[in-house]
Amino acid sequence: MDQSLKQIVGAAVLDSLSAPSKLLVARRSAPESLAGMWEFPGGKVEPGERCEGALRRELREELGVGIELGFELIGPLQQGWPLNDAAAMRVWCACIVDGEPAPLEDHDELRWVSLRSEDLMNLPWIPADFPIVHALLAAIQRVGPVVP
Ligand SMILES: Nc1nc2c([nH]c(=O)n2[C@H]2C[C@H](O)[C@@H](COP(=O)(O)OP(=O)(O)OP(=O)(O)O)O2)c(=O)[nH]1
Repeated sequence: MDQSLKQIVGAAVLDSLSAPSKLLVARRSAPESLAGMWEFPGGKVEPGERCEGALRRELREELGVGIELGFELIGPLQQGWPLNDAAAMRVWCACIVDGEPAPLEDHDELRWVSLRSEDLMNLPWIPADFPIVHALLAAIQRVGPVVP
C-alpha cells in the first residue's frame, strides 16, 4: 500500500446507525490555523496501530466515548479522503455505545446537527471536509441505515 501520506482517521458520529438523523460535529481549538473550524473527531494513526483501533482510541481520548463502527465512507484515494499535500483521512460512520461526549481534548465545542438541515453545510468546516460531508449525506439518502 502507498503510505506516502500521513494517515488520519475520522468518525462521522451519528445518533443511530440504523436510522441516522443527527451528526456530532466538533470544533477545533488548536492549532491556530484550524481553531474555530468544525471537523470529524479523530486523529493520526500511530505506528503499529490499525485504522479502526486508532479511531476508537482517538474518540476515547478526545470525547470520552466508546463507539460502534458502521460502514466506511470510501474516499477517492487508497488512504481515504485527501486533506492536504501531506495527509489523507479514512472516515467511518459510528455511533456512541458508552459515555457522554464532551470536548476533552483538541475541541472547544461539540454539537449535534440534523442531517436534514442546511445548518450542517453552513458550518465553517475545515475546507477539505466538505466533500466528505457531501458523501455522508449522499450515502445516508441512498442506503438509509449505515450498519456495515
Ligand atoms: N481529526 C480530523 N483531522 C482533520 C479533519 N480534516 C482535516 O483536514 N484534518 C487534519 C487536521 C490535522 O492536520 C490532521 C489531524 O491531526 P490531529 O491533530 O487531529 O491528530 P492527533 O489528534 O493525532 O494530533 P496530535 O495532537 O496527537 O499531534 O488532519 C477532520 O475532519 N478530522
